[in-house]
Amino acid sequence: MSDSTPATPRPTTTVKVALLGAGNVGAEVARILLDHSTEMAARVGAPIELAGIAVRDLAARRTVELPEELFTTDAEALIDAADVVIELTGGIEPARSRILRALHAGKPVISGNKALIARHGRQLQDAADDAGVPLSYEAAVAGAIPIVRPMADSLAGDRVDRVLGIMNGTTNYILDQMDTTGAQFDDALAEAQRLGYAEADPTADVEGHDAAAKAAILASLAFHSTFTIDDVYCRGITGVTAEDVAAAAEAGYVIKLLAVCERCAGGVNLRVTPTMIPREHPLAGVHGAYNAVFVEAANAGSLMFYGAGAGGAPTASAVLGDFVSAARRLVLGAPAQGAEPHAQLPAVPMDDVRTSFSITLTVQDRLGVLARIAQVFADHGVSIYTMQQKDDPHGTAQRSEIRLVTHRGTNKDLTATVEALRELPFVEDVTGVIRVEHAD
Ligand SMILES: NC(=O)c1ccc[n+]([C@@H]2O[C@H](COP(=O)([O-])OP(=O)(O)OC[C@H]3O[C@@H](n4cnc5c(N)ncnc54)[C@H](O)[C@@H]3O)[C@@H](O)[C@H]2O)c1
Ligand SMILES: N[C@@H](CCO)C(=O)O
Ligand code: NA
Repeated sequence: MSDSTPATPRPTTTVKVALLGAGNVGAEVARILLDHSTEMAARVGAPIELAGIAVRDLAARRTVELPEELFTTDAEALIDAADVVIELTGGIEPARSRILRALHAGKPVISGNKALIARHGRQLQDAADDAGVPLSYEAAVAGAIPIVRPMADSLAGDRVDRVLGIMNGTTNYILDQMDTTGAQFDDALAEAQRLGYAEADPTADVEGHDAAAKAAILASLAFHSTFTIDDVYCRGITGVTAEDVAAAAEAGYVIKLLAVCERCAGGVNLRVTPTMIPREHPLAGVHGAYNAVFVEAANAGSLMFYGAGAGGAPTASAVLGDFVSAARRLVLGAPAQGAEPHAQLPAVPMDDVRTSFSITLTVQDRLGVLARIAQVFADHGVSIYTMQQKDDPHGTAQRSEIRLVTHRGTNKDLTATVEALRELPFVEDVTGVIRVEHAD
């Protein structure tokens, strides 16, 4: 951080900050607050003081060296002594109770806890509104990328129709390594953990729950409604094989864990699934642990937000942006009020939503096979978009591999088609059933 000499802060009382958590993100927040307190104070308009850091284990090894006297295990006492609370511990409890304690006492709260906001965001926002203080969570969605505030403020005068996002750094890192270096899943995951991208329990990353939480948070803001993680249809990447990645590459696609939130008949569908996207789509060029959010709005058109979606320092940047904004408001005595979720659109279940599938079949190569397969698709009202046939690379001359991409069909019809294909006597295997985003 570099600044010209800051103006003298206003002679206001010191803003005391309670930091909960000193892990990957919390430690970086503490470091920046301590190293750049003068610039921060100038931006806030008052002196600031890191009053303490609440942790679970005082003896735990830290990634950043921090003054020992700041550490405490008494989070509640620290909250009570502070003016602003930054929660970076994660999980539902005790994070929720502590945030409520701060809000009920009229203290602004900044949190990066997507798991909590995606489940109890409404309750916490109501508590913040009752107290007239901000609850800010830019870090909770796509790390450093400014997307929560742009969605809540900059796009508040537009109508958002669709949000497509690569919103989990760990899984994007894994899939990108599999795509570009042929890495194995486990090795790529271990590296993502070492780099501090993964959640404490990486199941949340690889099973898609982390991206689903972010989708629920963003969709609530985008569609002025209240969605929770339970409204998101969610499939992770543990079933994606090296063969799937290679087959997608051969067909001109890349597999991403894509979050899609889109208006459809009757409401909004929210889903997180491994998805094939054409190599030329802007989201296909999002590599490593980077995140990107592609927004389609009625008047703004297409917008893309890109940057570091995970990691200590990048996420700390988002936390501190929220902190400066909340602390400034506190110093100015300006009350805060979240926007009402006035539209309250319902979540549309996956069965009724129209998407496309890629399907790979290993079949016995005999007369009439293709006609029977095509009939199964027709029987279920699913139209075929592209089809490729080649000799089974691992098999004999009597076996073929058929790869099909469908036009859009309801999820109910697509899944029923796959089940019916599995039942055909000459179909030996059905693999690589992956959703596809393409323009049809
Ligand atoms: N790591 C990232 O890239 C990233 C990005 C965006 C958001 N987040 C979110 O930020 C939060 C923190 O993530 P992290 O990666 O720093 O986690 P972490 O596991 O590295 O650190 C968690 C910290 O919280 C403390 N803690 C946990 N439970 C506690 C309790 N009950 N009382 C007091 N302290 C407790 C731990 O001692 C540790 O210092 C999470 O909500 C996470 O989802 C992380
Ligand atoms: N575990 C998350 C951290 C950012 O939320 C990720 O991999 O994207
Ligand atoms: Na963000």
